[in-house]
Amino acid sequence: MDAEVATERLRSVDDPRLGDDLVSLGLVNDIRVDADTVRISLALGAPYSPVETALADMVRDVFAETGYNLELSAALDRAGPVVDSESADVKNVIAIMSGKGGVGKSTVAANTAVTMARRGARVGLFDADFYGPNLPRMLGVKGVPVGVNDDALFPVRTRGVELMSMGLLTGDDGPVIWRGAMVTDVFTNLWHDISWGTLDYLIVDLPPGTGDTQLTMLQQVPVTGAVIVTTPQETALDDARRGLRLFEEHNTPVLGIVENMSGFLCPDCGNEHPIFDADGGQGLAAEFGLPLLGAIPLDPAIGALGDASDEGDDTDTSPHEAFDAVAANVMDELGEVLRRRHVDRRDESVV
Ligand SMILES: Nc1ncnc2c1ncn2[C@@H]1O[C@H](COP(=O)(O)OP(=O)(O)OP(=O)(O)O)[C@@H](O)[C@H]1O
Repeated sequence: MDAEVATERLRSVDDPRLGDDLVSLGLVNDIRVDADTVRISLALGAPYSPVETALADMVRDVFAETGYNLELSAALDRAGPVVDSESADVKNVIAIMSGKGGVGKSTVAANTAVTMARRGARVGLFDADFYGPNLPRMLGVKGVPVGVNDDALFPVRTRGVELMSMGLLTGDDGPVIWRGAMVTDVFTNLWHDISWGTLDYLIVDLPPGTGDTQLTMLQQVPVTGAVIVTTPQETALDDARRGLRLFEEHNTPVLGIVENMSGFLCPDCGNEHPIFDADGGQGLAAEFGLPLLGAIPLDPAIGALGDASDEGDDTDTSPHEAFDAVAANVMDELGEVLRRRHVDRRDESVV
C-alpha cells in the first residue's frame, strides 16, 4: 500500500457532524506508509469525546484487514499557547458561566470535570470565582495547601482532576473582598504561574454575571468554548443575552446550555418529579439556537460530591450519572468547533 491508496481508504470515513469524509474535509494532516505501518495524523482536538473516539475507531476498522499496523495521532493548529508557561501545556479551555448566582454553576463545573477525568481525559479545574471560591469545599480539599516552588504554584489533585482555587491560597473562611482592578491583577498573575502539566481540558468556573473576571479572562485567554448553566425557572434572558454578547465580542463559541435542578429526583420512589412548571434551559437553547447539553435533576446526592473525600482519594463518591451526557456533549461540541475551524481556515487558505 502507498499513501495514495491509504488516502482512498480514508475517503470512506465520514465525520458525522461535518457531513463529509475526512479527506474531502481536510481533516487528514499527514499519511505515511512504510514497510508494515501506516501512520496517520488527523486534525482532531477533543480527546475522549465520543464522536472523535468513534471517528478514530472507524479509521482503525478501515485498515483492520490490510495486514498493516496503524499508528494514529491527532494534531491541531492552535492560535497560541493557552497558558504562557513551560510547566503547562493546556489544549482546551472551557469557561462555565451563568447569568444569576446560585444556579449550580460550580456544581456543574466540578461534576463535569470529574466525569471527563473518569473517561480518561487529563482535566484541570480553575476556580475563578474569587468572590466566593467554593470548589475546594465541594471537592473535599478545603484547607489543603497548594505546593509552591519558586514562581510556580502546583494544583491540588482530587477526584482525578487538578484543582486551583483562590480558596486554596487564602485558606480563609471569611468572605473575600476584591475590587475590580485587584481581580484583574490576581487573574493575570495567577493564570500563568500555575504548573498544570499537560491537560486536555481546563475547566474554568467563573463568577455569575458578566463582570471583571469574565472580561479579563476573555481578553487574556483564548477560551475554546463556553457553557451556560441555568435553572428551569430562569427568566432572566437579559442576563444570558449579555453573557452571549460578551462571548461573541471575544470570538468565543458558546457550546450550549446545561439546565440544572430540572426536576426533583425522589430518593424514596426513585422517580423524577417536575417542580417548576417551566423549561428555562430548553427555552434559552431554542431562543439562541444552542444545543441543550444536558438536564441535571435536583438530587440531594449531587451536593455531596466532596462529602466522603480525602485528599487524593479518587475511589469513592462518583458524580451523578446525569453528568455523563453533559461531559460527552461538551466534548463533542468542542470537538466540532475545533474541526470546523480547521476546515474553515483551510478553505480560506485555498481561496
Ligand atoms: N442538581 C442539584 N441537586 C442538589 N443540590 C444542588 C444541585 N445543584 C446545586 N446544588 C447545591 O446548590 C448550592 C449552590 O450550588 P453552586 O455553588 O454550584 O451554585 P453556583 O451557581 O456556583 O453559585 P455561586 O453563585 O455562589 O457561584 C450548593 O449547595 C450545591 O450543592
